[in-house]
Amino acid sequence: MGIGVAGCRALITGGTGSFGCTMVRRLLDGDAAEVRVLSRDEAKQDAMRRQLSDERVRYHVGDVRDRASVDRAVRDVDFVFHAAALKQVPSCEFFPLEAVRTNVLGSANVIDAAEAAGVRSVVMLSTDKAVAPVNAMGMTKALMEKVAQAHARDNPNSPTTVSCVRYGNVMYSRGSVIPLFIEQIRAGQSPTVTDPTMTRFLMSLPESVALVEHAFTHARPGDVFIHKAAASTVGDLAAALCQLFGAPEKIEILGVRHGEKLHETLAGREELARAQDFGGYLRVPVDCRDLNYALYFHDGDPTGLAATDFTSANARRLAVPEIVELLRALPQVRAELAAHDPALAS
Ligand SMILES: O=c1ccn([C@@H]2O[C@H](COP(=O)(O)OP(=O)(O)O[C@H]3O[C@H](CO)[C@H](O)[C@H](O)[C@H]3O)[C@@H](O)[C@H]2O)c(=O)[nH]1
Repeated sequence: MGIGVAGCRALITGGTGSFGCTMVRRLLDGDAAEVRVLSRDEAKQDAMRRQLSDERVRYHVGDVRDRASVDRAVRDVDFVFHAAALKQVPSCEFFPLEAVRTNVLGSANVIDAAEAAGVRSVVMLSTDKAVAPVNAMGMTKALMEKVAQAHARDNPNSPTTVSCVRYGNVMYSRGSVIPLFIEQIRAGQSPTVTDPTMTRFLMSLPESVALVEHAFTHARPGDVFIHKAAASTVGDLAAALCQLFGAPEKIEILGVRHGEKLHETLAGREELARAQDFGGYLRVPVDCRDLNYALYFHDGDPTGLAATDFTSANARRLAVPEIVELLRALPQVRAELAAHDPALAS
């Protein structure tokens, strides 16, 4: 890592997930003294313990909903990466209160526990689905961002910097569409596409970790960092996977699922008007005005609005050959290709 984690203690909530595992490895490579994983599933922790076999990693069974378990895990920690969340769109639609408990109240627990323990920096993982949300997962992540921003506004002298990162779909993450399409193609079935014109921002797991590291290095309290990702249609994604696995380019149309948007938005126009451009990333600072709007009336708001939102419909569109190359670069896809047909993997 480009930042000083050597000798530090870090906590990763939801540390056994795709992001968590990658982040744990990065911290260990950066010579962190201790990396704590807080998660609910002891079986996943046990698998990770055996796989990593590194005594600097400490496993805490607990739940962000339970403040006491967060307090125990955060004691004497320097940095927190908050990845624990309910993030499946359809299941959050059916159990919205569960999403509130984990994504909103659990996140507030993480911030409060970090503040009480004197943690230096907390980076919270958000999603494009939090912008103008239409589903419970996105709504609760939007509220998580608001809780982080309120902490910054209400605690200007806090030693704890709380920031958020917002990104789109991480390719080949657990339970996502890419492993599903591969499983279908390898079984000789056609990929089940909801709507071939639907678009999603795509990024790799290392890119998501790089964004978190950027936030960790550059964050001011309440900042939201956004990855300026490229996007693809789901139809092109299915076509790229069919090409890669040498399968006929035939799809089955499912129709849109509960709570899905046709296109995602990574930054709204109001945010874009205030955002700072860091090349690959945008920083949206917190609006630090308080409720005394009359105080600001005479000065006016100099920023105005941007002309349009940054969406997966107007972002750079990946062409099928580019998607093929991005997929081929993923270690999990290469492993699937090798298992399917070694000739295709070379
Ligand atoms: O059988 C399927 C399943 C999905 N899709 C489409 O593929 C795209 C991606 O779907 P994912 O389920 O991979 O991801 P979502 O955009 O629904 O994203 C959410 O669900 C993911 C897991 O399903 C992750 O949790 C992710 O963080 C969360 O934002 C969507 O346009 C979806 O409509 C299909 O075409 N066919």
